[in-house]
Amino acid sequence: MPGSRAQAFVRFALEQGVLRFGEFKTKSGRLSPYFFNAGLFNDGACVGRLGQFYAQALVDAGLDFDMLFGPAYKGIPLATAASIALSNHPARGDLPVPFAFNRKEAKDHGEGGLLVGAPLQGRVVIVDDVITAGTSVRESVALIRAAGAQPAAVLIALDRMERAGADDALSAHSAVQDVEQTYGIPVVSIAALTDILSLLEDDPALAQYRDAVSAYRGRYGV
Ligand SMILES: O=P(O)(O)OC[C@H]1O[C@H](OP(=O)(O)OP(=O)(O)O)[C@H](O)[C@@H]1O
Ligand SMILES: O=C(O)c1cc(=O)[nH]c(=O)[nH]1
Repeated sequence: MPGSRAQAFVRFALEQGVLRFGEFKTKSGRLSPYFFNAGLFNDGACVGRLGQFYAQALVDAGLDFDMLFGPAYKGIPLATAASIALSNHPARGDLPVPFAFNRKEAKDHGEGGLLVGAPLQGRVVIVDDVITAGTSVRESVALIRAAGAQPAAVLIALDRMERAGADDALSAHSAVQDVEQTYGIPVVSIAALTDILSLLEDDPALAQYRDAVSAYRGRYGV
């Protein structure tokens, strides 16, 4: 993603209250001085704009794919927004952009099961908000493969650039690099932790958070 677009995205996330500074616990149990809560992209206009950022990042990456998959819960509206924006993107012509998502708990009535939306088939792009330790992506890859489809790429809003693993046994690489190596698929991100650090450098009102975010990167990041 070109630097200026990544910067515009980080600023957009800040304005929506999606990007926040303070103290937050991540899914992997770390105490993070910042958090990206994509659930606060919560009205039609900003979800529309978010979808355009995702679509442009995927188009710029020049990847071939057949459909999108959004992991529950927050990946569901993200994949939906990206699908709508890709359908309207001039570079995609009239190509359809089917999407699917999972339930966290299997439904045992009606249509039943874990998967909702288009049948998982062909080359599937996983659409999510962030990668921290990579757990959500690993679960999505397993679901896609179990359905007989192939994971083709991961598309995220923010690469937190963190290494997975226990504090005393951190991976040598970031979780994004581990995903790319393990599955042989690219991870495309709209922005990364380095773009947040640039924002903290550039905006005097945010300078107070710079040291904590830099220290967190020093401890867990690449
Ligand atoms: O790389 P990881 O360590 O897996 O962390 C990132 C994942 O954690 C969050 O999802 P979460 O499972 O908390 O659920 P939600 O989408 O229901 O909020 C986030 O939306 C990512 O999917
Ligand atoms: O690691 C996480 O759980 C996590 C980090 C983050 O910035 N945003 C989010 O939704 N989850």
